[in-house]
Parts: sequence; structure tokens; C-alpha cells
Amino acid sequence: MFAAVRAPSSSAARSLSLCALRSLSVVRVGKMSPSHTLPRSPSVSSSRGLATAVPALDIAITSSPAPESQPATLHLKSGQAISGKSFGSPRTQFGEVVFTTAITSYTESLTDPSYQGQILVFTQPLMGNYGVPDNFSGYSPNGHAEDVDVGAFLESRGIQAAGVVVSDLCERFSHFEARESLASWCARHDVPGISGVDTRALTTLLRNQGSTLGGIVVGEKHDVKPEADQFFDPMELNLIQSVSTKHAYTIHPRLGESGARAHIALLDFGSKANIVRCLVREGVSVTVLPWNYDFNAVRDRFDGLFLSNGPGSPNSIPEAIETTRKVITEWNRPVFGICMGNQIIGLAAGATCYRMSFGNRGHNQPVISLSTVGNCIKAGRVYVTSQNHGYCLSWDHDAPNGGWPAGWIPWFVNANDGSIEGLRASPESGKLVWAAQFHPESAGGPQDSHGMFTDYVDEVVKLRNAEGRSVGKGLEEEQLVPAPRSATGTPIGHVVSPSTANVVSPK
Ligand SMILES: NC(=O)CC[C@H](N)C(=O)O
Repeated sequence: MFAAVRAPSSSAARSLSLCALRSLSVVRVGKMSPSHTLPRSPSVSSSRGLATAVPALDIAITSSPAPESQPATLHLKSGQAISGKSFGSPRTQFGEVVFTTAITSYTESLTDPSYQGQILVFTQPLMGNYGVPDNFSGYSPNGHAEDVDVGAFLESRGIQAAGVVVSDLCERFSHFEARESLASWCARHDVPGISGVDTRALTTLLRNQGSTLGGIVVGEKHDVKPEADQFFDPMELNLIQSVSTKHAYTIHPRLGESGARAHIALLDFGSKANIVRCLVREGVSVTVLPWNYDFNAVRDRFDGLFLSNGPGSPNSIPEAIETTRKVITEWNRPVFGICMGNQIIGLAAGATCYRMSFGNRGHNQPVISLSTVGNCIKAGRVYVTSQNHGYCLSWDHDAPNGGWPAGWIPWFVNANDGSIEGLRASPESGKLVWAAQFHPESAGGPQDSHGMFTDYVDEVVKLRNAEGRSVGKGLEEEQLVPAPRSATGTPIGHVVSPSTANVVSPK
């Protein structure tokens, strides 16, 4: 079944270059007629059904060649091979092959730094149909000022996945926010893709055999099986250090620093931008810290700590586990973790983590809440969630409290596979620590659990008021770089200039 899957033939894609006059950055777009201008309507209906003012952008289109599509084969280390044709960057790339059942939001998924090192297979057959927006067009669909800092649409500045596998690649995209095709976006970010693959059959294979290494091989010798040592497991690397910010910076809410309800520190393991958007929209200032920042040296300058998502294995960052252990044993302010953050809090609390057979990636993962917390999460309810993870906290059914130390309880379980989907400090422990394995910030995905951000920030503000503290002042000016304020700034989840200030040295 996997030997001879063929891509439909098509003429070589013509591509054009698109010059956004505002930023003077040059990007390529897919099939369009050369030398014309795309005007932006001053007022259109947004994808969320709201009548939204859109700033007019004149986009000049000029011809320029796109990478030619070439024969390509996806080789799996387990021996299977599936042929198709290349798109994006015409080069060979190895990694872990994982699948997502998400049917939309390929732009958000591909810019999620948690996909570093992974070749992402989309089970949904048609990909690329609504193109790719300009993250820094200066336009925010919901009119949020803070989108200028973290970008309006994407989860980081570039494509983070190592490669892309699709069934049908749509080259004639259509969406009022689209600026280029999926193929030209991948080419611009030097990311290889393969189309014409029966991704549903491939997914069945990946589900049956579990976590699988593979490589997209492009060009003349695409069908020659790579040597065994060319396949490598990215999960053995510290991927977090390459995606975490290298310096601390602060983003204030719309009302400015003086209007902030609290000041939260975010340990950036490869944070999705929407975590920052969700926090800032709750009216707090957020200081984004490198993954190995010595938070304990500055913790009392903040009202709460947030631990982000991130790529790779949680065991690759023992320094962060140790920092977190100190935080949750010595500090009594609210702490929240998402995905990698959940795993780090669990390990710091004394639980263990395992690599799942094929992980949970998609926007339709049901989780059952085991306890009521705040206004959003009620015990016994099912929440449909967005997920992207291959590791999970262990739970030993034969051990007291699942093998977890006293004072820690599971918060959610997955309704499909029974895996642990979050933990919290028990109410009796007096600690204010919660974490979710899934992504309440979504982007993309259902927003059932968005209210967890409101509940967390409310808890932070409640404690601050109860203790009579004023809003945390965050880091001193000289410990920060200026917050990113433009397309040339430093968006979340992207490598920036190095700084060694207050960073724990890796062993
Ligand atoms: N989204 C995430 O934070 C993923 C965490 C970790 N890399 C995993 O795969 O389990």
C-alpha cells in the first residue's frame, strides 16, 4: 500500500514575490497572475464573523521563480516508504514523524515551537486552501493592541516543524487575510514538504507501530532508502534551548504598566504566542524569561509564575525541573503550567513522565475534569481540547495516589486513552499550583478551556489583594531588553541575541 502512492501531476508552480510595502520584507506567493496589486478592503467581515476594520495594505506582486516540485519519498526507519512530490524547500530532512488530526489551523500548528524536530503529517486531506497570513501586518482581527507585540495570527515568527506531509496541497488559496501559499511559506522558511501522500493510511501505520523516525528525501535518489544512522531522534536533544527567548522582556496590557492587575513571569520553553496574548488580555504584565533563568533569585518581584509548552522531552531540562521544585516548595504564589509546563511541574513535584506510543495531537481531544476549579472548570464535565504532546505524566493504578507524592492530585484525564491531562496541588496542601497537559490557549482549537486563564489571573489578583501587595515590579530595566513593538522586534518563541544575565549554567 505504501510503495506506490503517486501525487497528481501538475505544471511547475509559478511563483511571485510579494513585497509588503510597509515592512519592505519580500515573501513569495503561489499561483497568481504576475504584476498586479492586491488591495486590502478597509472594512470586511473577519473569519470570526465580526465586522472588523482592516487597515488598507497595498501589496505589489512581481514574478519570481518558486522551487520546482521534485519527486520525493517519505522514508520511515521502520522500512516503509511513500512516494509523492516535494513542495516548499527541495531538500532532505529527517525527524520524528507525528500526525495531527486537526482539520484547520495549519498555520498555527506549524508555528508551534513544540513541533521542533518533528515531521508533521496532517490527516485532513486538503491543506493550504486558505493560504498563510502576514503575522505582522499591523492588523489584529479582534483589535487587540498587544498583537503588535506577539503577532496577530501565528504562534511564533517562523515554521517550527522540521517537515510537512500532506495529501492534497492546495496551491490556489483563497482568504482575505492570506498573503502567500503554504508551499511558498515553507520555501521561505527552508522547510521541506511532501504532497500526494495517503496521510490517513500513514496515520494508521503510525498509530499501530508507535513513535516512528523518518525522513523526507527529495531529488534524484529520493527512492533510495537512507542509511539507518541518518534517522535520528530529535527527542534526545535539548530542543528547548534553541526556541526559548535568549533574553528577558516584558509585555504590558492595553492599559499600560500602571493599569496592570498583576505581573506574571513566563518561563519560555518555546511558548506559543497565544499564551502571552491570553495572559495580557486578562490585564496583566507578562515578563518572558529564558527557559534556564534563575527565577528564584527574582521571584518576589512577580505575583505569579507561568510555565509554557515546549518541544522535546521534559527530561532534557533538569535545570528547569530543579528551579520549579524550589518554586513550588518555597514560594506560595500561584503557578500554572501548560503541556511541557505541566510535565515540568509534575516532575518537580515527584511524579514521573513517559513517552507515549504515538502522542495526542489535534484539536478534538476530550478530557474529563476530576475537580472544580474557578468558574471555568467543573468536576465531571468533558472539555474538548487542543493538544500536541508525545510525553505524559505517569499514573500507577496499583500504587497509593498513583505513585505521586502526597499533596498532588490529577486534575483531568483523557476520555479516549485515560492518560493524565493535568495535575494540581490538593486543596489541603495550601499550594496554588495547577497545570494542564492540553492547551487552553488553543490557537488553533476549541476554546472550551480558555476561561482557565481568567481563573488563574483572578487567583493571582485575589492573593495579591489579600496580602496587601502592590503589583509586582518585575525585573529592573537593565535586566530587560525593550519589549518587541514591531515586526522587527522579538516575538515569542524565537531565537534572539544572547544574554547571560542571571541564567543557570547547564551541567
Ligand atoms: N506542547 C508541548 O508542550 C509538548 C511537550 C512535550 N514536548 C511533549 O511532546 O510531550
